[in-house]
Amino acid sequence: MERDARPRSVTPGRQRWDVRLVLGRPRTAELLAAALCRIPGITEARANPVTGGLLVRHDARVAAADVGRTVRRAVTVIAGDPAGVGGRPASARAADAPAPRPHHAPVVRPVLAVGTGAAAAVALVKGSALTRQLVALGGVAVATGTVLRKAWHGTADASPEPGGRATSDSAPEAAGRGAGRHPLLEIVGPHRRRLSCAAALSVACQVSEVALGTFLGWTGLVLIKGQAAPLARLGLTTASAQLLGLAGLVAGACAAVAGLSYASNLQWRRLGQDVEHDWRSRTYRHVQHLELRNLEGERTTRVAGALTDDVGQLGAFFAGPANEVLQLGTSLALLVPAFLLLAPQIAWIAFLPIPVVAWLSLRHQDKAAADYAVTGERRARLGSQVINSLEAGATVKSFCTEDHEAERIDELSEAAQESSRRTDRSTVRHAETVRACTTASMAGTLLIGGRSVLNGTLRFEVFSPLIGLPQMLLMRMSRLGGIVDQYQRTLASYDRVQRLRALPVEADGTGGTLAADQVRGDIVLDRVSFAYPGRVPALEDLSMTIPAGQVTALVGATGSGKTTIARLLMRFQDADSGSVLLDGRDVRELSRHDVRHAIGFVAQDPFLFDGTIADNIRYGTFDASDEAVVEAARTAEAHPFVAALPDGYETVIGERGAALSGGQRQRIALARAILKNAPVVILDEATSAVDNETEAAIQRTLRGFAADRTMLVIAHRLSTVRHADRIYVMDAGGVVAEQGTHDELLARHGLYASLWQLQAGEPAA
Ligand SMILES: Nc1ncnc2c1ncn2[C@@H]1O[C@H](COP(=O)(O)OP(=O)(O)OP(=O)(O)O)[C@@H](O)[C@H]1O
Repeated sequence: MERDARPRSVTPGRQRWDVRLVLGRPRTAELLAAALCRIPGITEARANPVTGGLLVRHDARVAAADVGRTVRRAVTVIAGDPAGVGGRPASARAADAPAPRPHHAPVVRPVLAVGTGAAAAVALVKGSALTRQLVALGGVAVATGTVLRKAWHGTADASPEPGGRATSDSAPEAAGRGAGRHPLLEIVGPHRRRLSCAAALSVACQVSEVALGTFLGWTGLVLIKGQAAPLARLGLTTASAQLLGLAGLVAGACAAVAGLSYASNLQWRRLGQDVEHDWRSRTYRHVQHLELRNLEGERTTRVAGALTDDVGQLGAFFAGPANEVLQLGTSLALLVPAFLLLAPQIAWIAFLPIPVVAWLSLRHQDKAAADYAVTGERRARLGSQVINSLEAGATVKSFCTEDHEAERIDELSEAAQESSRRTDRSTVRHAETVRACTTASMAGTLLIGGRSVLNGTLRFEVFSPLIGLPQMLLMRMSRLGGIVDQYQRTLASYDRVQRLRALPVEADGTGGTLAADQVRGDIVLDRVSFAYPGRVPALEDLSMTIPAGQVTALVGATGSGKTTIARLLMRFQDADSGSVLLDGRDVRELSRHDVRHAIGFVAQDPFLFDGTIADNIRYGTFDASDEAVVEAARTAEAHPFVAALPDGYETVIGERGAALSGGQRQRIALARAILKNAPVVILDEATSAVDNETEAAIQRTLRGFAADRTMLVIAHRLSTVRHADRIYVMDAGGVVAEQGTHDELLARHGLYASLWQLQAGEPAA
């Protein structure tokens, strides 16, 4: 199996593999990724069916070598038994150690098959005509069963295990659901009433369609034979009376089909929307309470994907394919008994195309899925290149590379076009093959049924209305592959959403509450150590005090842990050892919300929302008056530039405040923190992008604001912090190199003094 999975690169916490098994097989790729994601310690697994690449991220709980072994084992299990016939989905078994081999009954099945085959052969040779036809029908049924069973096993692979890891982690709400229930019922959740209503309407619609087909068959009968017996029994004895009656029946059936189809489609679509909305709001609520590490960096894209694409898929299944499954099931439930009861001699030929069409449809879907994956990948590459090129407009123009960019887009567009053409060819071919099969079956039914009518074994009155009905079934059967595909996608999406909902939410403290207006603002870090997952420690045995009512500054080397200290204070992260105390109380024991209410924080890269300037300053202090907003803006030196804008505070600033300069954005963020009026304020490079003059003005106004609160100022520009009561100079590895006031530090002629000399151009005194 070594040749099927080869490591490409292994770095701490991340491995890339080449897995031939997934090349051109999107389902296998999903299966492998799902299997690996179930393993504790593996935080992400993505397999690409186009490149055959596998990306695995893991945390410190698993060693790199163990991840390697797990990847190989998962590939072996999935390669050995992709259908998961061992009872449990292969994805689940691949996650076990060691994966058990599926247990078959090795002798019973072949013996049964040979026995049944022999009996069928005897019946075909020696039996009556009817026996032969029934045996043929049995063959059709077995073939249909085999194809459907294969489709079912395919779907079982994608099915998340009830009560599996996806639902058993720490999120109590998620863990409580799903014990033993089918995922589709889980997805429908509280909307079962609408599901029942939609299902009832679909069944009624199918019954009406079959009735309509029957009435049309009777019409033919009246025209050919002069009368249809069932109508005669209803008292319509003459041909013209029967035609009139049939006109009424056909019109009624048409109206019923149209009305019921409209109502059922509407109900299914509403169900889809309800499901989507419900899952999105519940999941988003959960996501908002996740630990910050799960919402940062690359993870944001995946979380957003789950909240849009995956949740959309859950709804889309009910808006479309669920209805199709029900229609298919109802057609089968009506037509098979009808043929068996009324015309068993032609049932086998009428239904012969069913396994063929089902098999063709599944095969087409398998092939199309690989093609769609390639097309999707190429289109995504094209899309991202278009955005990149447009965003890089100034760079492109400055290097005069417009033609180079256009050529790149041309190449990618051609590649996308080429794979789309392949997909289109196979889709059209499939549609035509299905059409040929249904036409052939119609011809076969006419010939064999007609012969039975001629030799008197089947009455024309019975045969005529049945002729057209199987076509309806076959057309639905041709969608089987698409339905199975949608079902698999839905289960995979459900699995991903459940995994997201099982991520731990932020644990709250146990030591009681903290009222923001009673906080003095005394902060102590006592022998604090902290490392981001898979990284060397950012802080090591760090102790410092940030006294209440004073301005404390953190300066020093980039990556020395300054922002990390702020994050520990905000409880975005908790210390691995040691403690962070606020007014003598360990912040881990306090409610996160209480701690955050007590701290005004301006991050290094503050986020502004798409909206007006006033909305952004008011964010978090929603009931602040207009006067308070303006006052905060004045303190942050934002008022002069805001007042100069044509729409003033009502100016819309676009996504992430794109319509403002960096320095303007920082001043809006500063005003927002000032308006919060918290007893502790942390400014992390809050004025790094403003000019020296404006910064000096901000410092003057901030002095009054800082008078009765604790300020922690993080800055690279030493002029920002020279008036601080105490300055900590941080060095690589999260340790304090020096501390003191500006003058004390200059007098030491150490790290700070040399930094000052570099920045100010003045030698230390
Ligand atoms: N989210 C994160 N995940 C992993 N490592 C991180 C993360 N954030 C910071 N680090 C690492 O932790 C160390 C300390 O980072 P931190 O942001 O606290 O430094 P800093 O002193 O604020 O740097 P700068 O002055 O450049 O802002 C760095 O080595 C950084 O790479």
